[in-house]
Amino acid sequence: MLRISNLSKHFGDKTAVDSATLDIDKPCMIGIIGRSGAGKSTLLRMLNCLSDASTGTISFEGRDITSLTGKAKRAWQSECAMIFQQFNLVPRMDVVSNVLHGTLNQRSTLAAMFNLYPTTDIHRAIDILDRLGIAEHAPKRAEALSGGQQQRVAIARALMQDPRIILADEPIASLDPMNAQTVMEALRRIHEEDGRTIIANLHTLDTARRYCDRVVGMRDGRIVFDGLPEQLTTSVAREIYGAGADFSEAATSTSIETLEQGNAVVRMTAETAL
Ligand SMILES: Nc1ncnc2c1ncn2[C@@H]1O[C@H](COP(=O)(O)OP(=O)(O)OP(=O)(O)O)[C@@H](O)[C@H]1O
Repeated sequence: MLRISNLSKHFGDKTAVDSATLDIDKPCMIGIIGRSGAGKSTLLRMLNCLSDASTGTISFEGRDITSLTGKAKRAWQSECAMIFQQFNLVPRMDVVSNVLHGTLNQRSTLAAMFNLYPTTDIHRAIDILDRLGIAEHAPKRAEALSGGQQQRVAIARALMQDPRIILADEPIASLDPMNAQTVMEALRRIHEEDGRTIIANLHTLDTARRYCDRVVGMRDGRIVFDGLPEQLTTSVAREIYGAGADFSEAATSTSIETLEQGNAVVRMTAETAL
């Protein structure tokens, strides 16, 4: 299905991604983990053609993605939607219009300029918001919603593109534990119910273990682990993170239970979110 072969990205002397090779042969949910600067975002950006590869190839169902330009590149970016840590919504625009922005690639410039949307698209946007449990917020400005709700709006916008793949770059890094859980559950459900592939950069091991079918570990631009969540032992994690004997999983955790064991202050934050 999706094949990444010897993919590298150089920024001057810096190698951000170093000969990455990854085969995805069926729809699945993949978590990419690794310390800051390991190359996770750069890899996702190349998959979405937001950034050109220096060397190597990406192919999807036999189609070469790395060489796409113009209309074909935009079509691929629709098939392979991306969501970001900071949601990237238009804050002062209402929720449903933000979701409808997901169809921009498919509309004429004139229709886009005057915000003209077919009724069927408006109904579909509301249905998607309803599926994500936030339809009642459709008329509100995006900025009036909580972080978790805004990320679900961003997921709804991605779903408007009817993508085969959703790339999520640190989707829960700005969220408190309760909202993080809601967003990860939404992504998991989208994978299971729709058969879409989800590839998510995650900064916490427990999230990768809990929600993903497969975990990829990156270190210094290289893929150093590719396996099942249960194979992600503490010693493997230590290798990926390049951490010493003092490596603590709790320090990379967003799980409410783990945080409750070790950190009363974070428990208070979770309760406030409730
Ligand atoms: N546009 C750029 N110009 C120069 N260097 C860059 C650029 N983008 C990324 N890098 C470098 O490439 C390396 C990988 O960055 P990347 O953002 O992909 O890592 P990451 O694993 O996603 O980290 P984080 O979790 O902090 O986002 C880093 O050393 C970064 O400084």
